[in-house]
Amino acid sequence: MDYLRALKDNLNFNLDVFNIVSVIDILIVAFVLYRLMLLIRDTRAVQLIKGLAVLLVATAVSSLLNLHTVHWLLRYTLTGLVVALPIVFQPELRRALEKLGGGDFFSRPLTQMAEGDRSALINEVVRAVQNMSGTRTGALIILERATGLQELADTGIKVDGIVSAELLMNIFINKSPLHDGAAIIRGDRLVAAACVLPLSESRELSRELGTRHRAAVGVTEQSDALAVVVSEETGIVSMALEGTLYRRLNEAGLHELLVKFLQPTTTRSALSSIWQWR
Ligand SMILES: Nc1ncnc2c1ncn2[C@@H]1O[C@H](COP(=O)(O)OP(=O)(O)OP(=O)(O)O)[C@@H](O)[C@H]1O
Repeated sequence: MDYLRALKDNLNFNLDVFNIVSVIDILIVAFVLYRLMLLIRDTRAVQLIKGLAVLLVATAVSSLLNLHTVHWLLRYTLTGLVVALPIVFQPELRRALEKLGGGDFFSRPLTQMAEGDRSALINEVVRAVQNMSGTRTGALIILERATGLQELADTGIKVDGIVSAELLMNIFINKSPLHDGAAIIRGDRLVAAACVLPLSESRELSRELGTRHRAAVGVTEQSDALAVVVSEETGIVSMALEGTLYRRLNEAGLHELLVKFLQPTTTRSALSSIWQWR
């Protein structure tokens, strides 16, 4: 009974001090947690967090069941892991702090850009792709959505320029030192070029498709990004999304797909993008 009374007093106290500052406080924490989740999504930190969650649950269960030795072992394992974390994840932590300092932390993804800016960007991408298709210039352009692709951008050469059809064509032109690999677009900026992407191992992809197309599908299997490919061999334009390759797109088709999939994220899809960790 004493316990229940103490709990009730505590609740009353907490409700008394709940005011507009508490709401702001909670919103700030929610925003920071959301951005942190986006930062670590699709990085190896996700696996570790899942592992930690399992250990935490196991520790709580062992305590409830009075399994003293198991509980002792799990507690010390957790303590050891917490000490090891900053060492193992030193590169990720450094990158996260750099992002925070560089203002990238607050940058707007493509799907949240103003309608006019997004439409201008889509037009530039479509114009470049059409041109490269005509000249059979191989290209691989990745458009970042909610999933952060910084780890992939770090495999290439930093560009950080405003996207234009001319910039894209210049990058993929055959003799350019940046033409090999993928260009990554975040918001209205071309973040990096010559990036190395994970290759898809899907057996459903036609055998005639080589590594450029497999890389396009690969990145969309592991993130929510869009990948646009121009085949060097045939000039055929394709777009990959969620592991599916849409082939033989004409100008209108590509434009339509980009407009459709770069729509501002609804609350529901934004939420699912937080929780659908793969
Ligand atoms: N892992 C990767 N990440 C990014 N780009 C890659 C990757 N692997 C290959 N590429 C790009 O693909 C090019 C090779 O394309 P390849 O001919 O094997 O593919 P393809 O799908 O048949 O394309 P194409 O129809 O243009 O020939 C490389 O020169 C490089 O630019």
